[in-house]
Amino acid sequence: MAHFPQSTQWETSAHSKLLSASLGLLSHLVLNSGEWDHSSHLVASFWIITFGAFGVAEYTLDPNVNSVLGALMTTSVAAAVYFGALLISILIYRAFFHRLRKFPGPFGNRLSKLYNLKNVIPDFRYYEQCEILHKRYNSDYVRTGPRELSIISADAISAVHGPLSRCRKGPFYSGAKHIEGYSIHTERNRLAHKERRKAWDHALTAKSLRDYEPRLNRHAYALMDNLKQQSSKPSVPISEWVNFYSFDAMGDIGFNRTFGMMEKGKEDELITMLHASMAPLSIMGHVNWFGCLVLRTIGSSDMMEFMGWTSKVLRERKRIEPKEKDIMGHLLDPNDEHIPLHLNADARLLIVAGSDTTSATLTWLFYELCKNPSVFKKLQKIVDDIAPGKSFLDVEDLDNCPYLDGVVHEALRLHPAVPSGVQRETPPEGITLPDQTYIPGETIIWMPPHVIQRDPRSFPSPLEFMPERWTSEAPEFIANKRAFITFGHGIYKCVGQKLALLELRSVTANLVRCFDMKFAEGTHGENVLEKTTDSFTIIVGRLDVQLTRRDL
Ligand code: HEM
Repeated sequence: MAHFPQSTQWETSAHSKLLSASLGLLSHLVLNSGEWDHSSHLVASFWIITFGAFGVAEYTLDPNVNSVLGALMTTSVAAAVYFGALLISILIYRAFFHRLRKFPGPFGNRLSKLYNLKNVIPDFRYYEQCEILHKRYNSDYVRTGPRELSIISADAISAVHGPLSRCRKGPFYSGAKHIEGYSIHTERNRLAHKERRKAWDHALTAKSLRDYEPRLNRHAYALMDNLKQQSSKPSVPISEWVNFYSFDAMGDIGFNRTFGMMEKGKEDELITMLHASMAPLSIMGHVNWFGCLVLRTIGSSDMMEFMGWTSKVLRERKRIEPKEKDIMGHLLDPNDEHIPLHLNADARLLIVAGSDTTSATLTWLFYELCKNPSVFKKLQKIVDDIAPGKSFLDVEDLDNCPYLDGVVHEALRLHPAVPSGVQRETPPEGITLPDQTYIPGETIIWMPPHVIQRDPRSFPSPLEFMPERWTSEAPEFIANKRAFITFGHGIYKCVGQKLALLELRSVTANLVRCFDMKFAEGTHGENVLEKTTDSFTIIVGRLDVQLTRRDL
């Protein structure tokens, strides 16, 4: 009987294509059994190390391999068979056997999220493509990725997002761990989130908001003052000015520190950097494993610099006892010298969540008012009658003005600042929706507010900017109020909703009272329509208007 030396046993196994293919299939099983989206750097490192070690073993143990090139060739063949088997197994499974195979959608979406990127990349307004997909398949359910669905049934909102829902935040949120630790927004652990949410809720109660009101008034007043100076010009970039306002106000209410953007009349460099760091989210948010690889290899210098700034601001803020209360005062622990990393993430969140959202909504609101002069005139007449004789309306003057609220809600409905929605994942046992559709376990769900809030089943004449539907004048134009999810729904719902509404009311009412407004000569708001992009929160295109001062 022949005796095989050790090296020949190695040779036999190394050259076995069957073994390589079997390992490829086994890897598919392993990859299919857990959440690897944000461990793609570890998986890639594992493969590089394993095939590197394989090559070295080939060179040293295989008697037929006499050169580095020879070892490289054998390793390449083994890798090709391994990855080929892995890929074919993944594609066949996803295309024909996957638990979501019964849901309609483009065939390419079954195979990879990369295919769905073609809906993102042309203009970075994925939410519009979602609307097209739902119309094309004439369905409330569209498969937008191998294990992902887009759902637009308003009846499903509670089951997916409601306080009693068994769905959890999806892997999208774990992206934060590569850079900054988890903010309250990216915290996926329910209990940890609940604990942190208490402090945030406290920071934004009705009583706390009253503490911030004088500052909201000051910033809105400063905005009107600046716009009065601008109004002699034929064209005013109102989108930029409301952006300055919202960042200055948020810095002040957030940390007692203004960015001084309104004073300088230009965007602070830090904010430019922050926006630059958010732009890749429009792609990486869709393909999490790719985002993870990029962040772990190239990193994000803009983000790191911004994090450095927030950390410095937090340290400085902790040393002082400000004269006016701020949100960070509720979040910082006075008995702890140390500032935990997650507060740094919260500070960044505060600026992004609190400013971009409000300024984008204001820009869209003014776009709609220019497009609908009769609504503008009606609103102007109504706010003229509030506190006559006062040149500036304080936040508290606007507590009870249903038509103003209607205007604000219409802007929020038609142009939600998080238009593609937020990601949820079903529990392992799946969920059954009210229409009896069963959504299998570990399915990623997006429910895009942009589409849901333009659905005639919930909002008849959905594309009409109709503030009256929110008042007693035309309530029949709201068939299902639960479909209004601009601020989210359930336990992760926007904690800053009331603050946002105060800001939106205050700026809108004062601007409409101080000025007549129309699109700048030769424009009709086309930049807002064409240049707006979606980086989780919306980055709105520029809106130029003509302002004419009114005698009050
Ligand atoms: C028009 C204005 C705003 C809109 C449309 C908006 C929208 C949203 C949405 C949809 C979420 C849920 C995110 C998710 O589940 O992933 C959210 C969460 C959040 N928002 Fe807002 N937001 C606005 C203004 C603000 C303001 C002014 C603040 C300032 C404090 C703020 C702070 C937050 C925070 C801290 C969260 C995370 C809450 C949590 O996870 O418990 N937002 N917002």
